[in-house]
Amino acid sequence: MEIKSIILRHIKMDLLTPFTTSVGTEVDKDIILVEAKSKSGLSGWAESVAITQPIYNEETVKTNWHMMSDHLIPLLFQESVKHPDEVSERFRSIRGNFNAKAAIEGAVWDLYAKEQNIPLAEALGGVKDKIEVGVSVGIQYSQAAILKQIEGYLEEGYKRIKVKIKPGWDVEILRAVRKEFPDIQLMADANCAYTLKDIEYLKQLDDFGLTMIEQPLDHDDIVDHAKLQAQLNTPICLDESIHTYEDARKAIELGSCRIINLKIGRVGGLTESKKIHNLCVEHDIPMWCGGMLEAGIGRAHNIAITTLSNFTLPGDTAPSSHYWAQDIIDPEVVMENGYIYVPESSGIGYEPNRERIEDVTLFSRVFHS
Ligand SMILES: O=C(O)CCC(=O)c1ccccc1C(=O)O
Ligand SMILES: [Mg+2]
Repeated sequence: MEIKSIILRHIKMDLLTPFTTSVGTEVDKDIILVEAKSKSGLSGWAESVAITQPIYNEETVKTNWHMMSDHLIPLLFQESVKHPDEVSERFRSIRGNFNAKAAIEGAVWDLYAKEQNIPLAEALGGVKDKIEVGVSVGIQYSQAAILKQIEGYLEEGYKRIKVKIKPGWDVEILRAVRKEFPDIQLMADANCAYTLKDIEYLKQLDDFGLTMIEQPLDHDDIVDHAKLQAQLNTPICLDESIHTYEDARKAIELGSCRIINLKIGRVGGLTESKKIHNLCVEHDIPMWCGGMLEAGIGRAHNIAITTLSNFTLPGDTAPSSHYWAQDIIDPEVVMENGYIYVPESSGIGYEPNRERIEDVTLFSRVFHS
């Protein structure tokens, strides 16, 4: 592959509805788009999932811009890349900063798939032609409001409902949701809101037939999660705690979780995602693809990785219209009867809409190799 230049664009888009978790509320999204241009005239695209505040992980949009500009892009340009698997290896000397690494690597993956003239899903070893869609429901102002919202989502066809919880918005809400919708695939995501002191309290969740509870304890913990899992019937799913293949291996070994939520950005890219996927296959750990309120380009990457065989649970990759008045890709991501059909054209399979991207760009910078 001959990468001629990289363009970074800082874009900003309003979410259709604010999204509240146990750590904060997002009303709009600042996103860094990465475009990798080849000498052959093709462009590979990716977006960083970092948000403006370091409340999900330690990265932010600004730290990502710095890491990409001052460290990752210069490393990428040091020598040519034959296969995108080499990129994460080249970035290994840089600690952490997985969102930033994943965005650069993702653009190289898309470019690679386009040069091969195959869909990104195929380049990754995907096997599905459609993926199952779930939806993540933020914290609401009332129980009546969340019940009404979930009813609407079920009518739209979503196959799984994830309820964001925090102390004070947990047991009673889940009890009400389960009572109203006895048969749905239901789960809860705590985004680290509890500690081991809450074990007895969290045991009440076993009454609600949840598919899993996601990340109940600290963002950097795998030891206490193992202690909690030993006392809960409900499977624990880890999100924030898993950054690498090694984290996943250790969590599985300790019994810290029975399910893994994979986010490409959280683990530093698609190559590491494939490794974690294959590890989970070996250990019979089901997976699903998490979301970070992505715009269309990040969403397209999520669709591609979800086509791998072990993504057996519905993910958080909802259609474009769930988040945006207008997305930045053509066509937008749509859902039919709870499925997204995987595009068959090369690369990410959706065309970035340059006019729309121009409209939402605050500033940009070009790097030449
Ligand atoms: O993209 C989506 O629809 C789900 C979003 C989501 O749940 C989320 C969004 C931002 C930060 C963390 C999380 C999470 O999965 O924990
Ligand atoms: Mg989560």
